[in-house]
Amino acid sequence: MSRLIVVSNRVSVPQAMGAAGAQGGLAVALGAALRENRGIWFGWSGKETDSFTGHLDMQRNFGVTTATIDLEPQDVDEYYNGYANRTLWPLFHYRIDLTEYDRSFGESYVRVNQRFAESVIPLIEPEDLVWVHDYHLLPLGSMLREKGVTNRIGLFLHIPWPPTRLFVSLPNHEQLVASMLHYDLIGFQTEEWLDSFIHYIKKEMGLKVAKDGTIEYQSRRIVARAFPIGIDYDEFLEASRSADAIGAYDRLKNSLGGNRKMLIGVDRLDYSKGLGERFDSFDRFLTDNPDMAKDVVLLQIAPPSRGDVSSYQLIRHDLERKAGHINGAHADVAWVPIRYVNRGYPRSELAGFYRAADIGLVTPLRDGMNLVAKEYVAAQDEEDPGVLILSRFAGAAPQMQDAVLVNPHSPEEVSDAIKQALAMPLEERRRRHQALLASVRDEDVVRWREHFVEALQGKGADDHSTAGNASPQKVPVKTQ
Ligand SMILES: O=P(O)(O)OC[C@H]1O[C@H](O[C@H]2O[C@H](CO)[C@@H](O)[C@H](O)[C@H]2O)[C@H](O)[C@@H](O)[C@@H]1O
Ligand SMILES: O=c1ccn([C@@H]2O[C@H](COP(=O)(O)OP(=O)(O)O)[C@@H](O)[C@H]2O)c(=O)[nH]1
Repeated sequence: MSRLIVVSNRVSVPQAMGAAGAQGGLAVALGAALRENRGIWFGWSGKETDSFTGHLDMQRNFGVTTATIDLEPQDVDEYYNGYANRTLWPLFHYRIDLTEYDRSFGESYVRVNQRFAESVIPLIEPEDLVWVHDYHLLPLGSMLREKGVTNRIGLFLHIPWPPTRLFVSLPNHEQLVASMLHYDLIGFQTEEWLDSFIHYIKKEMGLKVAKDGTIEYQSRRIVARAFPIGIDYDEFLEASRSADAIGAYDRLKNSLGGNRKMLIGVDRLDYSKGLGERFDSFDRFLTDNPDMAKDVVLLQIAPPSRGDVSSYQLIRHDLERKAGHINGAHADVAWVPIRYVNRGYPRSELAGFYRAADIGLVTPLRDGMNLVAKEYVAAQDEEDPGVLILSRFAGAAPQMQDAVLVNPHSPEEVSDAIKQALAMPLEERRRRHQALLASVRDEDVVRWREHFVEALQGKGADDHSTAGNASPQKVPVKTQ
């Protein structure tokens, strides 16, 4: 079996099962893959150092080897906060109004990708598969090729790919995409994002794309396909049966008082998650349904994210104001409609919170996938499940058609959906939940990584092995 070299911006050091930390499903799944394939997970340590040394911190925890590098403050500012999160993130989430095009960000992005390439190369052995993750590292494959790496290299993009008309607003978009065409496999979360990418490849680059997603470019063949990510269902089920989950469930239920129903939202504090629009919709529901208002509570868990980026500071400020305003307008001495919590919880506790909630309110304006929607379904009591209200703009929506699908931009539509969910008969709740659960359980993260790794190995379809990358290539990468 080939070893797997996983490269991502952040590396999650594996923890013991049931440890207090909030380890994501992706970390668990990649950890399992790395244990099976004897691989290495490489990326940024999350730490800063005065000047870049390239020192590799190698660790082995619970059977997984991680290798991390520290970055300079300027790298973090211009690559992570800058090009990744002020340029690509807003643009790829269709927020051209928030997108900043600053030449220094693009230069740092290229420099840090070069640093990643130089640091990871000594770890790569001839038969290894290299799996690169996300928008932070789009040109990494081309830099590895330039330095002579001939291994199979795949990229998985966790966030949307924007429509061509938006994407072309990115200075040097041509070079960025050309640099991506040095991967053997490019994976997207949904057919929609894949279609947008293929549209760009055909219309802007004039390339031919076969029905199976094979792109021919400079005597290489690149496969582009959708691989929707899932949760680690078994691991999540175990977490949801833990003492932490049961304790969290009891605490929350007891705090509600009487027969009050609860809606839950769990999102990083990010403008893509539609939190302001969600609060507006809940406000509309409270205003339009005064007879039901005091029987419901919205618990919104929103751990702060990317706090050095001004658009994130702004959204935090706006949400505090909005929650305060709605609570001020509707609360009485014994009831506050929105419990707005700016901190994160371990997933075992989240599992208990999800189960205690009658409605999962997942209304991003645009989201690569959204694992919270899947976790909410997995955490429910099958005999008496809650209802998932899901944005049609989440990457999870095509797989979760039995949720109550909404347009998150319409307060009336979301308010109606809340009313519908609160009144939904048990039989309909069970029917919808059964269908959702089947897909969450079957299309899990293990299947996701197995499909991706098989495709990267060229199994299950024609062998799309690259031609023409056996020797180092000069690859121009310019992002600003
Ligand atoms: O590392 P951060 O800057 O703190 O951000 C956290 C992660 O956010 C993004 O998650 C995406 O991946 C999820 C799993 O595929 C998907 O469900 C979600 O829709 C995406 O937004 C980001 O893409 C990751 O790289 C970050 O680590
Ligand atoms: O307090 C929190 C909030 C979120 N999460 C986890 O963070 C992930 C969020 O993933 P999602 O795909 O929904 O969105 P992202 O933040 O990656 O854009 C999920 O696994 C959540 O369980 C967590 O562990 N603790």
